[in-house]
Amino acid sequence: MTLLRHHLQAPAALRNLPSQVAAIRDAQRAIRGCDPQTLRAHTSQLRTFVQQGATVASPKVLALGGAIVCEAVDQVLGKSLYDVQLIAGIILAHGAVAEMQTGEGKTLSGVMPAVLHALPGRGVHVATPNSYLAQRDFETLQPVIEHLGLTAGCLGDDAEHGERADAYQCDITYAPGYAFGFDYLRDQLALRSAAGSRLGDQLRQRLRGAAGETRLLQRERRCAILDEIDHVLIDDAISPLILSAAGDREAPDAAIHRAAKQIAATLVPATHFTIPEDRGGLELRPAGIDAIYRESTLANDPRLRRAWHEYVHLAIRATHQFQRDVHYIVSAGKIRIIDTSTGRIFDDRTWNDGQHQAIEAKEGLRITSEQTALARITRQRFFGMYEVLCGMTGTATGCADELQEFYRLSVVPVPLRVPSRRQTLPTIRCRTAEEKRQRIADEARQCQQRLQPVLIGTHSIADSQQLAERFEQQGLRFALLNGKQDADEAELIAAAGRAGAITIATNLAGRGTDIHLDPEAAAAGGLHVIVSQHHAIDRVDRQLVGRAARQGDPGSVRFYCAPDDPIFRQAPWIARWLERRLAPPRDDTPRSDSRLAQMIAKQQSINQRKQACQRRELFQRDLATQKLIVTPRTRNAQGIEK
Ligand SMILES: Nc1ncnc2c1ncn2[C@@H]1O[C@H](COP(=O)(O)OP(=O)(O)OP(=O)(O)O)[C@@H](O)[C@H]1O
Repeated sequence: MTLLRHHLQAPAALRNLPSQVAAIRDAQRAIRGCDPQTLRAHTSQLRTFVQQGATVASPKVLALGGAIVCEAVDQVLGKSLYDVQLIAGIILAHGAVAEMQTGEGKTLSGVMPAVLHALPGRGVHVATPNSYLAQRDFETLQPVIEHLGLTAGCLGDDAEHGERADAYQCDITYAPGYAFGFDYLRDQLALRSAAGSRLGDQLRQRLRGAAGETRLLQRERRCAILDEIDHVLIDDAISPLILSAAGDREAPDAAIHRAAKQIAATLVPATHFTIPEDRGGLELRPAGIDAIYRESTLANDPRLRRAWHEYVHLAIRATHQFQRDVHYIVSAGKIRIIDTSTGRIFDDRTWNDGQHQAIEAKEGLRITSEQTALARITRQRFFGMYEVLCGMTGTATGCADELQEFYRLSVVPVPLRVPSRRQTLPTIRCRTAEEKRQRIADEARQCQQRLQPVLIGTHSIADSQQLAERFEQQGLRFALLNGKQDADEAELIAAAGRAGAITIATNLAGRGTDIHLDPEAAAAGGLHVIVSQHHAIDRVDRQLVGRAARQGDPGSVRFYCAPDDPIFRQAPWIARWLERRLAPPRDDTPRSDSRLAQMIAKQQSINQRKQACQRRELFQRDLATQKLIVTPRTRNAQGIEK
């Protein structure tokens, strides 16, 4: 496996973090209150020094670089960076991963390493899990970066080629992680078509040049700073990035998808096909194949793009393995994919190999033609190309080995600034999802009555809607945040910390969401987080829990569980164990959750390992082929196309 990245992390350098913080504080004292011109002169001086060969994490650069950033943050935002934020910044400057607990201030911690890594003048890419966070961080930090005489840009989802290229010319560019990967693929395609054209070298030269409309988007991959690094490099890395040609016409094989849907509806699970608990792996049985060919005259239809029974296979998967409002939503006559780990909607992405069309047929929508994959790369290979890779997360535990194995990244924990005041209340076990909804409504009402804000995290949009219906029936005042609502996400989040607020949310309100408490809400106990069901991966649960009791605030959390929770589908023994304990005569005395918690943690770690294996396989296949441009179309197991 060949990764181009240099490995800056030097364990020795990371051992004396407090003295490096002290050096920054000393240097800041010497420049405190200086005017912006002086700050900019220091930036230029450091830039020259680094361009002459000093490393970004050398003591002198780190001390003065850290000091000018602290001073700029102070002058522009009126905030003084905490020691723990400087520690995180130093870890990133050394090219490692800082594990900083949720709410400890990662956004501001990221500005110092971004400025330091920008000094060589070769660009820094700051990757966030989604465009909302990229825009938010860019807006917060751009004034600080400009105060230091550097430039910052942000790649909006709808930005045109020229705007994107301009953003890449900045010293620091903010974007969701996938955007950097897709732009890299776009550049590779542009280079490939230039190479194939008569103009050859001349055109390629132009693409590489700074001027002209057809210029390349990216300069080079010098440094990537990944906020929520486990999300960008682990959770998202389960599928490759696939750049596709748009295909919005009606599919030539639309009628075949519709016929396949009708046949699929006549087939019986277990007799005609097998369905495993996890997605994928659905298989037709011999009786199923017989029935498919017996019932139809389509086997030799000239419009077929694949064997006739494969269409029926896609239709069965569409019915049994893709749930509306869990895996996708239907809006404006289109299927839009939901990212199940963040609850966000992936715009402009489609499932590949006919699956998207089978789902369109299932929903009775217009069936679009399949998109043609043009180029693809795994995130593992893409981010492995950066010379310097570093990042932050509150949830590195559970994936530190994978970060080391794939990216050779060390994880360094950052201590808490102030001890956490988060109270974990005993888990409430319910017999059914229905009972759970009622008990959650009761608890939310009690919180509202005592003016404590409450955030209820749900697994899917469908769950959030069912809960919302129950709350409505009971006359509770609440807000719903699930990616389907019209109200602005930022506004809903701003309101979620007000006294007596109830917010029902999918994982949208997980990573990066900063809920501010008003004084009355803080006095009532701070934000109370209800985790309505455990997620398959425990890092997602920990991110939701991390919305409460941030920065020393008060706050509490409670988990709910029931035997019919999705996580127990792969672990029916835990559901049975729970059922036995819930059987009458029922005893509702709150008790230690340790046995249940252990079983759930074990299942979550099994899930994590399974996904790690899938990622490893994907990466190895990608490294083996080393192919970027797809000609002709290639297939992949679960890729989502963009
Ligand atoms: N030095 C500081 N001085 C004052 N307030 C700060 C400082 N650093 C961070 N904050 C505030 O702390 C809150 C949490 O910061 P932030 O959202 O960056 O945390 P986080 O670690 O990224 O959280 P998460 O892990 O949930 O993404 C924000 O409201 C931010 O403005």
